[in-house]
Amino acid sequence: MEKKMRDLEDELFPSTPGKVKIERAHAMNRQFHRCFASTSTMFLWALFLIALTASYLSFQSFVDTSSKYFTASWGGLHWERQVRASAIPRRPNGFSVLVTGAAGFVGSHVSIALRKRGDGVLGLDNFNSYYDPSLKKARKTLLASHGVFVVEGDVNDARLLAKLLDIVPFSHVMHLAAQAGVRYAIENPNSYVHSNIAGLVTLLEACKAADPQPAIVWASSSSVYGLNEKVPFSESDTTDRPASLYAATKKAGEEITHTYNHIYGLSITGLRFFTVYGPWGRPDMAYFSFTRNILQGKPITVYRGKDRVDLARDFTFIDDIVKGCVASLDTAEKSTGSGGKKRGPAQYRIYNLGNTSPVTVPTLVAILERHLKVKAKKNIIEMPGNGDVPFTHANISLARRELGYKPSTNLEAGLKKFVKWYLSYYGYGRTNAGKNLFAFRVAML
Ligand SMILES: O=C(O)[C@H]1O[C@H](OP(=O)(O)OP(=O)(O)OC[C@H]2O[C@@H](n3ccc(=O)[nH]c3=O)[C@H](O)[C@@H]2O)[C@H](O)[C@@H](O)[C@@H]1O
Repeated sequence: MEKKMRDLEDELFPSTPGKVKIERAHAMNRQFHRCFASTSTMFLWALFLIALTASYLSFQSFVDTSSKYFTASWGGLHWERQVRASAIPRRPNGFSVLVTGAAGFVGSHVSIALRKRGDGVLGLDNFNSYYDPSLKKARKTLLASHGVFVVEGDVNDARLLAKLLDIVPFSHVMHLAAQAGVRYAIENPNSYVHSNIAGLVTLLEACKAADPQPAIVWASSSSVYGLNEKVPFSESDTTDRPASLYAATKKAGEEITHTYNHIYGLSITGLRFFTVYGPWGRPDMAYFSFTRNILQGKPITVYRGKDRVDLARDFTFIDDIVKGCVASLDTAEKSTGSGGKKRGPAQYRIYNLGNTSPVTVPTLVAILERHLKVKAKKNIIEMPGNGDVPFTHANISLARRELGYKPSTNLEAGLKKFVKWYLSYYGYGRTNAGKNLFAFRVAML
């Protein structure tokens, strides 16, 4: 028995030092034996590594799950104090505004503008990784320096929303949290449904149940005009031909908000933004990614429409958009319901916020080249069928009449401000990057 065991052991661990038997002298046999030995050792090591990896992964998933369920990133007395302090207005009759998507591009600008004039502002943002979250964190730091606290949370979190609306009697909600970007909808369609539809409904449910009900101003999009060919685009035009899922979710948002206005008396203002750009902007947008690539000497892809027609956008500078947002809050009437019951008809509005002077994409590139003093390496290709529309052009008469909206920054001036911010934010001209840029400019001109 003992011998059998030893033989078995020899077979399983034949290459273990001191285990090779002298009596097995036959060369062929030894070779076969060695070969078998290394294979089975490798097999055992592989088994060991698989077991180790499996236990690491299950430990990780345990950590993830438990952190999701056991460590809420919000709550507690200190947190509630921060929420209240941030939301308190500092001017007579000032607003108390919940800004969703506050660490986003438009959200951070609007929050600071409101704060500067003495309104109370509380931010909410989920800091997702659609684009570099460190930019969102930097905006959060900027907001904190202005006294705006940003709660880390998702608009799909009904408990969090109920808690916030319970702690603070918000007069307004500026709803800017969304899954943005037209072409990304091809890659990740569900993120649009999650944020722009489910998240919107969760927010409206919380607002309808609140007492007082806040007035809501929210970001729709110029993309709802889709394949509309009548220019310029007016609010009364039909918007039933969206070209992307993104556009479809924004259009759905307009219908959904109408329902909540109709049933619960929520005051609603939808703003159709036209390709907003500027300092602290979104890295996924063309003007931003073009700037990055041009500075790094990488090529940019410029889409062109059918029959070699240039694409055009009604690019709108962030400061003009902020004025439109603030004017919308200022002119919003109160919601009429309370605690989920409508008490009378409530205001429902939709406005275009554009610049009303479309510029082609090649012109955008030429302006950037001038401001950066670097020539772009352009790949010009036909626009892929990925949700893009050939042009946008806003009719802004309604916003001008009812909000006093009057955009005052053209693309040339707006991009100059953007480039100045970009160079300073990314450290060009300060460090080695600046030297590289200088070398680049010399090389390219
Ligand atoms: O106005 C709007 O409603 C929308 O504006 C932008 O969407 P878009 O106008 O497509 O803005 P960009 O992604 O910056 O594209 C601007 C133009 O550059 C073109 N482009 C984009 C990317 C690229 O690599 N090359 C290129 O030529 C696009 O086709 C488009 O004509 C925003 O990304 C949307 O979130 C927003 O809702």
